[in-house]
Amino acid sequence: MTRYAVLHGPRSGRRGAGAVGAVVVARLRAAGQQVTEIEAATREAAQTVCRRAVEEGVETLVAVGGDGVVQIAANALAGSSTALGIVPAGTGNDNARSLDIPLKTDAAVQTLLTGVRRPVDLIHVSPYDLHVVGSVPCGLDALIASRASTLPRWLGAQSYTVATVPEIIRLRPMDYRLELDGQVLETRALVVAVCNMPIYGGGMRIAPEADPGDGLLDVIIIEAVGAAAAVQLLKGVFSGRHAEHPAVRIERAATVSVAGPQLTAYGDGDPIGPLPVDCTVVPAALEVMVPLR
Ligand SMILES: Nc1ncnc2c1ncn2[C@@H]1O[C@H](COP(=O)(O)OP(=O)(O)OP(=O)(O)O)[C@@H](O)[C@H]1O
Repeated sequence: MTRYAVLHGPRSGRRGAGAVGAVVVARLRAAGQQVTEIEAATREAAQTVCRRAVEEGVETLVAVGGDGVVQIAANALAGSSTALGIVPAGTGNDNARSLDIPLKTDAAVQTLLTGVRRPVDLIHVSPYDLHVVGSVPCGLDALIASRASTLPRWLGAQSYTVATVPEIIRLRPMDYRLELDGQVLETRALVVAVCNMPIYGGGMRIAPEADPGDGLLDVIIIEAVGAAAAVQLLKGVFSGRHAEHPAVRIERAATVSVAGPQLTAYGDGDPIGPLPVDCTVVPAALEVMVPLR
């Protein structure tokens, strides 16, 4: 028997993840597991109840929701022996996609019961003292994440693609000063994304070669291009073929500083805070339950 704590996101997906959370709790109990349901009305309260569950020694903390709920759970258990379980019930669910965790509830619960623990890195973001699981968009992609959050929920994962269109029309390259393991890189770019996971934006394979367990961050830089090339890049980003375009540069580093534009960096689909940010990989910061392959 395994001890689980199950957290659901009250604002995840179209209707909140409460109903999916109840199914997860019922299935785990039916399988003979010991389950505590944890609930919270705010992000901060969710963080506190998750920390308490970890201190009390739950073996798996299950995040039922989208990438925001996954981030809350990951921050609470990083560095502990508690594993992270993910049952996707959000909009993008990009961390689950990146880790090959099934999007269907039954299969995701099965992964909790019969999967294996996979060591996964996190991105520590200063000065905000936050751990991000997936990626930190710092350019056009951050503007798209911001716009997507204002669109109707029924759009689901499509909201990121829909939000891209007006941002491509208003295309504004920005001047960046990056530092990759101390090496300065100055560039005029549309997109700067610091990635632990390959996928963001509701299924966009932005960093096709990113390995969440390699102890390094992939930095995707899309240099200034016109609207026609931007549309081509958008078409290729779902398969990862955009990476072959000459305007796309991919670097790898353990520490990445991003400065320049006056915009808010995002992380796991939520705003973090204004640039500049310092991103540092935390190797094998947690273990995630993934399907046995
Ligand atoms: N207990 C909670 N109380 C209040 N807000 C929460 C709580 N848990 C999560 N949130 C916030 O609710 C928002 C939506 O949650 P979440 O990110 O899980 O769903 P989503 O946005 O639909 O999915 P995705 O991030 O995968 O696109 C996020 O900003 C998240 O930080």
